[in-house]
Amino acid sequence: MAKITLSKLRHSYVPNPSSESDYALKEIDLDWTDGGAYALLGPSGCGKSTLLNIISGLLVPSEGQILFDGKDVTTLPPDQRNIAQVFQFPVIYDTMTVYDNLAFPLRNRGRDEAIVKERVMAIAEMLEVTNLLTMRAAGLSPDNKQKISMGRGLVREDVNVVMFDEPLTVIDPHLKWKLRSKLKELHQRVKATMIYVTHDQTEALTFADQVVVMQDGLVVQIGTPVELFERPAHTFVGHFIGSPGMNVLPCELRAGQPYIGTHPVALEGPIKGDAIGKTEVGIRPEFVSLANSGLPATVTKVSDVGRHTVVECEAEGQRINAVIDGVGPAKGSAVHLAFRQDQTRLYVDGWIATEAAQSATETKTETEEQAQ
Ligand SMILES: Nc1ncnc2c1ncn2[C@@H]1O[C@H](COP(=O)(O)OP(=O)(O)OP(=O)(O)O)[C@@H](O)[C@H]1O
Repeated sequence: MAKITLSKLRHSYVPNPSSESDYALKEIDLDWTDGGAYALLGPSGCGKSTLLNIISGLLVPSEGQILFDGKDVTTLPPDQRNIAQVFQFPVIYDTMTVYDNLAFPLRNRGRDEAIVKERVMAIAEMLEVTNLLTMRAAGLSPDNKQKISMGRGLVREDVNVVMFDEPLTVIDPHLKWKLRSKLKELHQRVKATMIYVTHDQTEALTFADQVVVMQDGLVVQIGTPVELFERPAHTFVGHFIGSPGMNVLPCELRAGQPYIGTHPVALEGPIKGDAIGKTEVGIRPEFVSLANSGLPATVTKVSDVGRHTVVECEAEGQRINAVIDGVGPAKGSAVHLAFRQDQTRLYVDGWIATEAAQSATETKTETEEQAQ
């Protein structure tokens, strides 16, 4: 397995790119640690396949380098990169047995039959398909076919990286969660560097330790699922992750204080920089509550979503969601909305522009230091 480095990577499908918009991949710099579980998450057209093809060697980037364990592989063809790929649709040989399908990548590289058997049995056991080993692949259900396809990707021990490209697309919704958790478990057991490409936030957040969120050819944030939820670096991440997504509320800055209409909003911390541009307050619905005082609002919709209730409100001409426990107020009710201050952030031109709230311990330590 390998550490993967993408250095100043850019790609344009246009022969002589002259502006930012000519690039399908704007500049990307990142390090993927050996043995990590990563997801590339973003909507259709954001550049995921372009990046995947650059990593696998199907595409040579217009600019920048790709390194495996520090070795430049930017122009190496796919067969010299030692990569395993699992695609949207199962890639298996229907006429072969499940055993022979799993054995194929190893036999293809001339591995000893004893080693082939050992690896195939281990992978089959992990995937819970040992009872299918003698069956012809043609007779398998779609989810079992995809499991075998995954097994073929995982069976070799010598690959630099295993890449999954929307692998659950053809799987029935009720079986998806099973395969999702199986993949996570497989990563923990196999400990290979894995990259999972998807536009589905649940798949990305379940699988990956680190998620790379892309929009319009740009990496907008790299973080753990918790970091992406708690502190979106960009309003796009706030929208894209979470259900419902983060409230993004246009605001006006007056003497450094944001106002939603006539209502002042308290932020998590000081504003960074000069805050010139489009200013918005970002707060997740989970941190908006119904209170005795706060932003006056009218309830426009109440949805019971199982464990919680989503209360949709209108205030100062804007739609604001609150997620609350228990039964919500009736539609049309007049309420007040309170924003949890340490979760209320300012965004300028989409990017976060407030410093994080200091945790209680940090504040205490500083106070103690000052006292000494
Ligand atoms: N071969 C190509 N020639 C020209 N433009 C391309 C080519 N492949 C992709 N693009 C463009 O590059 C951008 C990124 O596309 P890409 O397929 O990498 O995105 P994606 O996130 O993988 O989307 P999807 O999930 O729909 O595959 C898009 O604007 C797309 O139209």
